[in-house]
Amino acid sequence: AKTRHFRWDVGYMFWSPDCVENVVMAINGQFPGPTIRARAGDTIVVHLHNKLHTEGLVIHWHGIRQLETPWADGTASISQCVINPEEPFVYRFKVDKAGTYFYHGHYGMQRSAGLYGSLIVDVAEGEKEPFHYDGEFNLLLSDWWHQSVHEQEVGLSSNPFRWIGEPQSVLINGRGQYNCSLAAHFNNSTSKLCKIKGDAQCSPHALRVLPNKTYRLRIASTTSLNSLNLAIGNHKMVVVEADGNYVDPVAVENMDIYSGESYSVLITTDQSPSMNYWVSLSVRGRKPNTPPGLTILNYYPNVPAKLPILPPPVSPLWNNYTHSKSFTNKILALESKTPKPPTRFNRRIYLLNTQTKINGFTKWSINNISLVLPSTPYLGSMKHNLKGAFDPKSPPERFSHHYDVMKPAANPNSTHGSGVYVLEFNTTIDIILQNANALAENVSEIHPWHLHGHDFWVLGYGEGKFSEKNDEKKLNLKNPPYRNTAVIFPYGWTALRFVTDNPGVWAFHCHIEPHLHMGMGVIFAEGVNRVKNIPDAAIGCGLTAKLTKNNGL
Ligand SMILES: O=C1O[C@H]([C@@H](O)CO)C(O)=C1O
Repeated sequence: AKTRHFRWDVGYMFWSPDCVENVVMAINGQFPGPTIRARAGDTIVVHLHNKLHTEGLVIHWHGIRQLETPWADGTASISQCVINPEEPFVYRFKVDKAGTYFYHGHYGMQRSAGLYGSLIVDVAEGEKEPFHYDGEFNLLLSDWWHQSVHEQEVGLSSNPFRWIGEPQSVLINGRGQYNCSLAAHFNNSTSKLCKIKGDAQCSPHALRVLPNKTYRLRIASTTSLNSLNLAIGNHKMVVVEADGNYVDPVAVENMDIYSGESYSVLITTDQSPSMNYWVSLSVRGRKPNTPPGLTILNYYPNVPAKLPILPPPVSPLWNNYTHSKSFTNKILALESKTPKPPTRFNRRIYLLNTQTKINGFTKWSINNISLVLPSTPYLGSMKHNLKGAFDPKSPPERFSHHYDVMKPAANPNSTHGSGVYVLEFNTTIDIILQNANALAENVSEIHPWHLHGHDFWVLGYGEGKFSEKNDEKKLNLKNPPYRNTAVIFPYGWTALRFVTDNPGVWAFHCHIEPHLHMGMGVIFAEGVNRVKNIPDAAIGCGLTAKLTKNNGL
């Protein structure tokens, strides 16, 4: 195993992700940030330098469990103090498991500002993947707004509430086309055909392939808001990996991907090599106001600029949830390569997801509490038993049996909270995520929930309110997918199980950036007394500053 060092300067720069100039967060002048590539068992060391001048910074390594390094999880106010302007900080952690991951900002809405990149972990030297491929491509998916993230944040925390709306573009590897379409000649829309120079910042990167080969596409979604559907003209995709775990191979015409998820799919280039084909990315789950993102599957020896003669693949209707559920239910563990869930749980926590109001401000709440993060990060304050750093009261374990999840709340008012679910070390925890109606009638939205520090087994999805009597027996304990992100469908529930074997304080939250910003998350803590040697740089703020060698100075 190797130790791999990276030196990163993070700062703002002008960039045109979708052919319109904006300000983006860049790493070493790159957007998206540089791809980290390593082998399972390696240690990654990122020497970070904050050049934002007026803003703090942290980076979260999404999908990496941070075994024995909970302070390197990169969550502001949870695992560490924010890194101040001009301040250096070193992230050092092990990538223990092969898979497709990514990294992103986890302070305010910095992910939406473009602070993200890919993290690819190959199998350890001498080991083999349980499938074959001749080459691979990496597709990091995101959505993009022309309004600055600062304006978005102000709108979300204003009364009256100003919603961010749908994105202007979806991006593939940081590239999209706002004012034109690569496929304008196929639709009867008013968009004009793109005339983009090959070296333009918004020029799509074609996937250049040889005929009759198998390629692995590594696909990760770091969208702020949108659920996506990816399809490749004339080519089926065989899903083989989800969130860094192998899945039972399944062939699909198109695939859904929610924010926070990653997949690997295999494609075989067995179509006519005289043509190129579309790779098309469209919005699902919310009424789209964003044209599909496009790039080209470019068969050698055609030039990449040769546009496909067929129209882009038609994606399922945005609100065809039957299609979404059918895809999601097809993703099952590759049993020979996946740990089995314990057959019983020690504690089951029900989490009701509601859109709420606090003094007229619009929020999201879990069991009627909207998360606000404390100024002293939990990891340090819990490790050192400091009083007054956060709400000492444990948040509720369940919600009222009488709550009608099909209707807007009778009383939509909730409260702010910073309490922690303290989980006993080495026990099995079940989480029942319960969706409900939002503030407006007949609206219930998709929320992809992401857990830090763990993978969980997704035991099942269901409709309406979870019932112990009827739904318990339907849970899949045989081959549930092992993941770090799982969606709740409108008016439905999702059942998760995990084992508290990783000492630390871990966020569990909706991966939709504005929703987290509006309070849609909870905090879990386990075995914090076992955490050793938290670096001073991670606790040099708030109530823990005085515990550091130089008193936080
Ligand atoms: O949090 C949200 O707020 C809006 C809407 O509910 C109110 O404008 C929306 O679509 C969200 O996902």
